[in-house]
Amino acid sequence: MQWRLMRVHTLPASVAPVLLTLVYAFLFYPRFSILNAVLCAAVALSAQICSNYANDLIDYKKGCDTSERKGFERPLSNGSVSVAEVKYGLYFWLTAMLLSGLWLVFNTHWTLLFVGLAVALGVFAYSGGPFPLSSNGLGDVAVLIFYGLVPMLFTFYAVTGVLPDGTLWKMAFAMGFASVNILVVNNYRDYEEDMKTGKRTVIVKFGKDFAPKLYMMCGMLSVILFYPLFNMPSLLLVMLYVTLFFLPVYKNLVHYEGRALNRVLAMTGRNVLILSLVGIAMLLIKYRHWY
Ligand SMILES: CC(C)=CCC/C(C)=C/CC/C(C)=C/CC/C(C)=C/CC/C(C)=C/CC/C(C)=C/CC/C(C)=C/CC/C(C)=C/COP(=O)(O)OP(=O)(O)O
Repeated sequence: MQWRLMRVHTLPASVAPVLLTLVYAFLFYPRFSILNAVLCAAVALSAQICSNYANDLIDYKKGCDTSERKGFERPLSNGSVSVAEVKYGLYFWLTAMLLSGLWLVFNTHWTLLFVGLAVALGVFAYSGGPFPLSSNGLGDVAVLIFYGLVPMLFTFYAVTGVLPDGTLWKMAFAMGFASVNILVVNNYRDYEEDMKTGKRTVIVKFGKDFAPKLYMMCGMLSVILFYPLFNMPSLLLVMLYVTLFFLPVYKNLVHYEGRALNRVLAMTGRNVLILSLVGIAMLLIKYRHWY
């Protein structure tokens, strides 16, 4: 049951950006801390699991996961786990996040404590608190920041000890935009339910037709922003990714409705991981050209 609470199919969103950053730092920078690399991966995974648990708990308390829900089953709302079980899991993963995060701060620089505070706040502020980001059209910005910029820029600093360069900034935006699309599908699927419950997502604000346009825009940005790595063989890889993975999922988004969109959501999550693997392949190609 804990597996379903962890929402394993969404975890590539935090693993993929960290993995890509580690390969970049390892190949192109002289200093690489293996311990800090492991700690960054642990913070990313535990923080995402915490935010998934917190989302289950807060949405259950607010009553926004109604019987009309089209998304994946929520174990708490359908009665297959108790509040105590979810709280137990949340405390476990919060402890894991805080311990690995504090160890990382101890190994690097005390100012990263502020990043840790922002991550801890983000875990709860997405669904709860006085100004839930998800209900105020800021969920997409939160995803861009916490699944693109934060894990990539700070993982890089933690493992190399130097500030991120321009290529890493671009890749961080690219991975962030790829993950935003997971939320775009989520909010496209939930459009009617969100309208009823007053959840003002970007798709509710701009209309249902905006979702496929936003999906296409984020998808294109997520590949174009890898441009510092482009050369002939890597461009071929990018074209393969777009034609074999991105466009078929986009077509499904346009044609499917309701619960069928859960498959599109899972495939968008899978694409985040595939894009990071394409990024890694492009890094290896560039590395071979350099040395
Ligand atoms: C004392 C103290 C605070 C210490 C902190 C220690 C600490 C953690 C230090 C960290 C230090 C550093 C520098 C770490 C390195 C950087 C790393 C690796 C950071 C990890 C970043 C990361 C991957 C965060 C993920 C979790 C967070 C904060 C997410 C932001 C919120 C967000 C966008 C959540 C979306 C998730 C959900 C549930 C979406 C779907 O919900 P909903 O819309 O309701 O849909 P549905 O209907 O399906 O339920």
